[in-house]
Amino acid sequence: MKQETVLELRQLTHVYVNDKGASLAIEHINLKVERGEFVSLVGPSGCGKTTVLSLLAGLFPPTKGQVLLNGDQVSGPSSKVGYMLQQDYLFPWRSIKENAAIGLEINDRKTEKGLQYVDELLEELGLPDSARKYPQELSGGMRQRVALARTLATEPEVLLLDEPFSALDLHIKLQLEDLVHQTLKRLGKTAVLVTHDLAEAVAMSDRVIVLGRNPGYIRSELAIPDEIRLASPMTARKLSGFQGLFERLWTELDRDDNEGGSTGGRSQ
Ligand SMILES: Nc1ncnc2c1ncn2[C@@H]1O[C@H](COP(=O)(O)OP(=O)(O)OP(=O)(O)O)[C@@H](O)[C@H]1O
Repeated sequence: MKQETVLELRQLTHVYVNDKGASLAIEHINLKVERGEFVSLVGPSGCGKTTVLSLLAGLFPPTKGQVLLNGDQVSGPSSKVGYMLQQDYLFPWRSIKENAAIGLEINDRKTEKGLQYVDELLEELGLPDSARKYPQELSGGMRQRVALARTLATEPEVLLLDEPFSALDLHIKLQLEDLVHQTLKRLGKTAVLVTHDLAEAVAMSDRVIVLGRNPGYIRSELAIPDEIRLASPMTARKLSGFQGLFERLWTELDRDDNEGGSTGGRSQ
């Protein structure tokens, strides 16, 4: 298949400045993400994962370097990029369908066709009977599915996923990983996931990027073999090569731990 770069980070460097002074968060990060690719960012706490994601989302400009989306410099938030977070941020006074359609409203695209797509997404994500319910009537896993429907409703090309499963019970988390993976692959979306969970990174990704810190940089990357990356996350976890990949990532991060940090938890 022909590769086509969707996202590109060029020499990305960011310095946070506040009343306590300036701190260099990330430095000289270069990365290309191809169309349809699922890439995870892992690394110890404070290595700059969220900073990279925020720059990809255009939430603020980098101090140096560039973020390119389809070759164009990102200069602010765009409807081509969707963001899904650990918290679902659903509005309690809006029905599930109204919550899922909020991005369409904001982008002035609340058309009949748009609302029909919301219905289709809710159906696909297993929520057809919840459209008229309110967020407080739903479980945490269901609420995250609504958040995914809301993110997908505006048809972004790229999804940025900032630990979207980390607040869920293990059982629900595994189910949701499968559902998100299957949905994004079917729609051909490009995704960048930030996670502390190395098993999740291996199970969901085509490629895992390992960041080091002080300041954040790309230390290494791990291409996930076809056998595992083409399987659903739940199946991937049961394949024989899975444990070896997990151990490789763990060893990489443990090296950093021994240099004085924390990976934020080994989970499998
Ligand atoms: N708004 C801010 N002002 C100043 N420094 C910040 C700010 N946000 C992040 N930092 C610093 O930038 C560095 C990278 O932070 P970032 O949150 O991107 O890391 P992370 O890898 O996402 O961490 P975690 O895994 O703990 O969520 C850290 O040293 C952090 O303290």
